[in-house]
Order: sequence, then C-alpha cells, then structure tokens
Amino acid sequence: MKPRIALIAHDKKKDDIVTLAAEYVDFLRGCNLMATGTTGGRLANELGLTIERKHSGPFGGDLQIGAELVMGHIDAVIFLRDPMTPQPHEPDINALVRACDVHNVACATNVATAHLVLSQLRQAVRK
Ligand SMILES: O=C(CO)COP(=O)(O)O
Repeated sequence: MKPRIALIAHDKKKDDIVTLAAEYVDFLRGCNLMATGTTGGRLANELGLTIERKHSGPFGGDLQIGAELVMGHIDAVIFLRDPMTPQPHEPDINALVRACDVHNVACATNVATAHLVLSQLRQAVRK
C-alpha cells in the first residue's frame, strides 16, 4: 500500500520543505500526499507533486489534517514548525502534534527527523 504522508511547513520553513521533498521526489510521487494549503501549493508548483490540499494552516488546515489522522488516513506527518515565530493558530498546531502522539503516528518536526522518517519509509516500500 502507498504510504500516506502529510506535509506541512510554516512560512520560514517552506524553502526547507521544498528542498527536502525534492530529495525524495521519486519516492513521494508514489505516495498519497496531503498538505496544508500554501505548503501544498509550493510543492505542487515547484516539484510537480500531486497533493490533496487542505485549507491553509491558520484557516484550519492543521485541524483538517488532524481529523484525517484521527480517522486512520495518515501514516506519517512531516511538520516543519518555526520555533522562533509565534503563530496565531498555535492551538491548532498543538492539536495536530498531540493527535500524532495519541494515535502513535510518526511526526517529524525538523529536517533531521524528517530525513529519518522519509528514508525509512522509502526503504520499507522498496522491500
Ligand atoms: O500554518 C501552517 C501550519 O501550522 C501551514 O499552513 P500553510 O501551508 O497554508 O502555510
């Protein structure tokens, strides 16, 4: 079965998520991808990935992805948060990360962990 991966990045981390996704683009093309609105737009436009785009994060996109996760529709979350900038929708961000912990879904919140998660998933698909 195709891995189902959610991709999210705060504004100052969007270049990082595009760079990260570019490194795994062949693998990601074979996944079912979901993203918050602006992140998904960049990944689609710049890498040609097919992604189900939810609302932008501050408008409920994190919550929409959280709801999908709670329903068992997501295998891993790559969520490059910006720890240096306050976000207006901090409760939504915390809700999504908490839902990952409640449901034991892998959640990478920085690039180093994202590499570990993506390379492991890619390896599992190759087997
Ligand atoms: O704010 C976000 C996550 O909390 C990301 O939303 P966008 O991808 O729409 O910028």
